[in-house]
Amino acid sequence: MQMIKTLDTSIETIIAREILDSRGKPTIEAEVHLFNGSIGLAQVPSGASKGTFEAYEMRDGDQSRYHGKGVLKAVKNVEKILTPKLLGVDALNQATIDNIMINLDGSGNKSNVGANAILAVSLAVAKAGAKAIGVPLYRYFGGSFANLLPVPLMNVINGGAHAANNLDFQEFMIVPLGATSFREALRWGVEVFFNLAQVLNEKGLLTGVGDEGGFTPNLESNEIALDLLITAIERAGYKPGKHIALALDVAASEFYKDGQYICGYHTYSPEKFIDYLIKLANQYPIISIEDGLHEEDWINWQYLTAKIGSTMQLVGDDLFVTNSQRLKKGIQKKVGNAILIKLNQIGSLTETLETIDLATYNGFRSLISHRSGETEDTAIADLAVATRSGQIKAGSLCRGERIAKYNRLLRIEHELGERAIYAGTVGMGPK
Ligand SMILES: O=C(O)[C@@H](CO)OP(=O)(O)O
Ligand SMILES: [Mg+2]
Repeated sequence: MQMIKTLDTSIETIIAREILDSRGKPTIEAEVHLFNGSIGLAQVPSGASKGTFEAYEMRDGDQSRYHGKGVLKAVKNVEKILTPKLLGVDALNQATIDNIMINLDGSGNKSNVGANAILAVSLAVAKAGAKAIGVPLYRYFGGSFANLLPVPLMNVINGGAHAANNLDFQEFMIVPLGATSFREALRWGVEVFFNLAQVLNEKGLLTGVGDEGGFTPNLESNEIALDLLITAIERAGYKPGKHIALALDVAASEFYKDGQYICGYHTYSPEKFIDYLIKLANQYPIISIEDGLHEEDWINWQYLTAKIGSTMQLVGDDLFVTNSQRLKKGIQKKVGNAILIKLNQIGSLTETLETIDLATYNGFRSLISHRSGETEDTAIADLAVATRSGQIKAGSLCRGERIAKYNRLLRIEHELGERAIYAGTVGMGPK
């Protein structure tokens, strides 16, 4: 009798609760308990510069708690709507479970139950499943051969919606493509980060950090930010472009108004803004540009892709929102060549993996990403290795919730030993 119980991987209980994210805002976590004793715990992050077409994040709206940002409704939806239909279902049937939840919601964008509620359960189910079989999460998702460690795109200067009163571009990232291992890539990143702090100090610039742990100096232009990065890379003893390249998340939807891009002291037409991006790409060793244009500016995305898509990575974040329908449209229109992957933009593990597959089949790269409001959950590190995406965006080199992802990758690399391959060494980072 006892024997049967220990082999039983079906769901015995689900517990949900309100916790805090890295910005001190409420978010949801779920625990899934299986009959065999395995427990999966998952926490859901939250964005600041959200795409309009993201799945719905359920918030309470009750102004007497957390200015209306509480997630007790989402918690209640887990308890009252999802749990009754999931008890007794085998946790190893991830796709079945995700489908049950998607159908229970029935809205198309998860607005009835909440993408945050559904994702918390979806991820917790996977973690419980992995524990039940006794394999790490990256092997549970990716099989025994998952061994590709991603190139990190490290956001060391924060602007846009992640830092008040400085640059309009949201993320200035360093990309240690030339390293030979993830461990080495991380060390290079840290060394550049320390040097950047020193350079900022010398110039009397602020070294406080933004939501993703990057510095938030008050700078007059994007070029100054990029120059600072080049100086920091060189001072750390590396060659810009060869050892460490640069990447941008422009997050252009945030400063688009009436068909114009209003950035810094300039108002650009889409054509002029594309020229500006190309100028930056020619002037600096930039290998990846995310959301260079507004999320609905499909025509200009087409021009941008036609002009520089063959030489650099053009990532759709707000544009594709991890949604296979929007990605299909992009593939068909020849818009972009890579997709940012955020689990909570779509709200379930199964749909996320389907979108990554769709990207891969169509020659698009996938860049697995954190959110600006994060938790100590490290599942994205495992997801990056499991899906062989070759790239991860997990923030800067300070703030515990960002470092947790990097430390998880260090552990995975260590565990894989000689089998670990760093994506930068096999041309699998940003192109
Ligand atoms: O735009 C982005 O790529 C993300 C993560 O860096 O930010 P947010 O979570 O605020 O949407
Ligand atoms: Mg983005």
